[in-house]
Amino acid sequence: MKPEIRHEQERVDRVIETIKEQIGSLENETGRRQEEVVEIRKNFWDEVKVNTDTFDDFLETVLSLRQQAQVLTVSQGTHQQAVKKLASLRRMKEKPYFGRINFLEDGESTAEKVYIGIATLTDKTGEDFLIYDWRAPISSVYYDYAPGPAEYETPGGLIKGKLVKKWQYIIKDGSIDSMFDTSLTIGDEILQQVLGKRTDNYMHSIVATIQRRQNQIIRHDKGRLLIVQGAAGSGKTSAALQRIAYLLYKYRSSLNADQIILFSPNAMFNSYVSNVLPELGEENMEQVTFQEYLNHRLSSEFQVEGPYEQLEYVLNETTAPSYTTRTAAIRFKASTRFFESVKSYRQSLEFSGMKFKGVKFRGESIVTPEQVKEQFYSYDPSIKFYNRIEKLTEWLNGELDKAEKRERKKPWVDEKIELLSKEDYQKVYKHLQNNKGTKEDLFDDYDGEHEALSKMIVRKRFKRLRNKIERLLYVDIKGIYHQLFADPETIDSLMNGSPPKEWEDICHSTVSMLSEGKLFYEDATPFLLLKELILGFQTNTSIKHVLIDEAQDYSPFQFEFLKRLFPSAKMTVLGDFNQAIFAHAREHVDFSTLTDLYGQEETDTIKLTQSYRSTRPIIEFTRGLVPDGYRITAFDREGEKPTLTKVKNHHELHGHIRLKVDELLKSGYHSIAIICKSAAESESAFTGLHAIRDLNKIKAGSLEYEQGVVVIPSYLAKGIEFDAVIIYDASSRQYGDESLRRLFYTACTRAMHELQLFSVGEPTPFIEEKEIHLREI
Ligand SMILES: Nc1ncnc2c1ncn2[C@@H]1O[C@H](COP(=O)(O)OP(=O)(O)OP(=O)(O)O)[C@@H](O)[C@H]1O
Repeated sequence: MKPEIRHEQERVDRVIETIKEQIGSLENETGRRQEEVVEIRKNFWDEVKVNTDTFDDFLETVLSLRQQAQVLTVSQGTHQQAVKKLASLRRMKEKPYFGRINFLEDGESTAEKVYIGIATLTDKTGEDFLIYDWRAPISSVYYDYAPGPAEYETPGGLIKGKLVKKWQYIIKDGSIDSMFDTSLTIGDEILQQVLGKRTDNYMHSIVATIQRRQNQIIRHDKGRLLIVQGAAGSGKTSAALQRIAYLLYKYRSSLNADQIILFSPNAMFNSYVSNVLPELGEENMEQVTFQEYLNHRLSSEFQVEGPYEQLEYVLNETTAPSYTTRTAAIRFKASTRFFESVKSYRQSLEFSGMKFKGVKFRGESIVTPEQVKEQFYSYDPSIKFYNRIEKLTEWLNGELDKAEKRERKKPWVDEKIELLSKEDYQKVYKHLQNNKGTKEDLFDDYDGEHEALSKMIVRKRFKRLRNKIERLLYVDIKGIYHQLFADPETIDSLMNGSPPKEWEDICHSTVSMLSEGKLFYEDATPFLLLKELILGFQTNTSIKHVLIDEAQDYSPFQFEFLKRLFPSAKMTVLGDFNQAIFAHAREHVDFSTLTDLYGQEETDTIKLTQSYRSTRPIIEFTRGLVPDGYRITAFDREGEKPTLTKVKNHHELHGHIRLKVDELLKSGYHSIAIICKSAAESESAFTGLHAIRDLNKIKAGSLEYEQGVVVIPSYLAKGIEFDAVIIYDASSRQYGDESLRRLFYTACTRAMHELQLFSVGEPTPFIEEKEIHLREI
């Protein structure tokens, strides 16, 4: 062993010793704390005197309860802290750090050696830093600079100096496997090693090898909106997750994981990324899909189509008579122009066009829809829209009061009173007693008793109506949305220019879906936005950061919506328009319209053009598939050129794919994806390839990211990666239409080490033959 390595190994040994000591004492502490918490829980009620005889006793009980709860919270908090620290230390025991810089601060005579790992470690005294957390201010020098002048930001101001040396370490089971002086080595050795590895089930943290641009995303901390536009495999998702870890560290006293939300493409993706934050010693953030949110808000009113159902239609029903209308509708309903039209429509409702439901009781009308409407438009138009709705609700409640009084005198109430059982009677009596706060006899004469009972009975029956009115269900939102399409000419006054030429047919199909109680996916967000523009927005102010991955799939409606839903949050939007696979997003090339969301001042954009996922030959091939692909640079990792195998029929295709899978498994690849265009193609591929052992089929509802050999529709593979990818049928029959270019690109860019394409007959025209190895069977 070289003396230099020996010297470093001795340091690693010492640090591991310290870690072990700290683990030992923390284990004791957590054990003690655990017992303490259990003890407090067990004796919780012994410490609380429950007495509610008098008001003072009651107050005392509440106070002692609160005090006891506080003791428990503090104890639990300390315990959780210790458990978290312990978990980090255990993780660091085998691999305490991954980097070191020697930083000479201006004005100092010796350089400080700063070792960097996943968490801070100090010696016993707490004064000597043995390891710095990768998120500490000084650690940014490691990611941002090569040896030479360097600086970093601290809460106290900018620190300038010189990065004298920078080292990378690979430590395994406590031994230094290799170490590199980055001023001497060319290229990034460790990144080479990391990227060359085979995948396992989950995505991993990249803290040891974060690149400068990615570091800018991770530590970005100004403005309301950060837009990240990055090529496939450039580390957008990775940067997003390390950014969350960074925010949780920087704002640890004021920010919790449950105040951060990540919008992701599907549930399987959630499982794929679920390990990154725990690996870094942090809790996972909240994760949702936009569809889950839509379902949560709309499923009680409609049967809402999902995004993948919509996509399946677009991919498979190309010969359906309604195809052109539907695809035009999908594009238009997600456009900024339609968004503006919906906003104008809402404004026009200030003066006319609102629709309401009438209120009926026992089949008789209390107010008719026309009366409600007349009342609404009788308010001064200068009163704000929401306030008019509030006034209307008050008015309706007043009408209900009057109706209640009338009902009390009706024969059905007498009948109810006569049929009251003894128990019901007692219940009513008790209730009245509680309300009056008296113990004296309430029913001392017949009239009094009858009046009280009828009041109670009618009120109870009106409760449901009042509840509906409070929830503004009397505003006929479905009717208002329907009205926008009922007459195809309505839109003309609401927008600049004219609607798509298919507009009349779009109107017909929208109306017929609505009448069946169904909502196309493309209608779901416009409907919800209109609803909120009329009734007021539901907001969630506790969320402080919203991150949107695969953001190219979101429409301007969805962004506007998320902005309003999370008014206190900063937003990070990450996407790649070359992977815009939904029909509505195919025309966009960048996020420029997003700047309007919070304004130029509050918006920053970072672009990532270096791709890390795939080998150089794969990237050279995939970047040729998209128009601006020349901007994408490959990371220097060698591998085989992608292969295109042309076969004559499906029988041959299945035979060749089976052989290829065997070969790939023998080469040691763990995850192999046979990517199909759609779920429909996946079904038939799965049947045709049943001879492959343990073959898994991934469907839209799949929750787990499966290892092994999988058959998967292209759109579900988005965001995920595999050791080897087989494109099931890259023929011109499957990928002949220009609109499928981005889908094809997305599928091919999932490959890390090997990409194999098969084609039944002529291959897709997207392929440029010079970048691929061609085999004709
Ligand atoms: N700095 C890095 N160090 C190590 N690995 C990295 C780095 N950046 C990216 N990677 C790896 O590259 C792969 C692609 O990263 P990621 O999935 O974050 O990219 P992406 O931009 O979200 O891709 P896509 O848009 O195609 O889904 C992952 O395996 C990730 O671990």
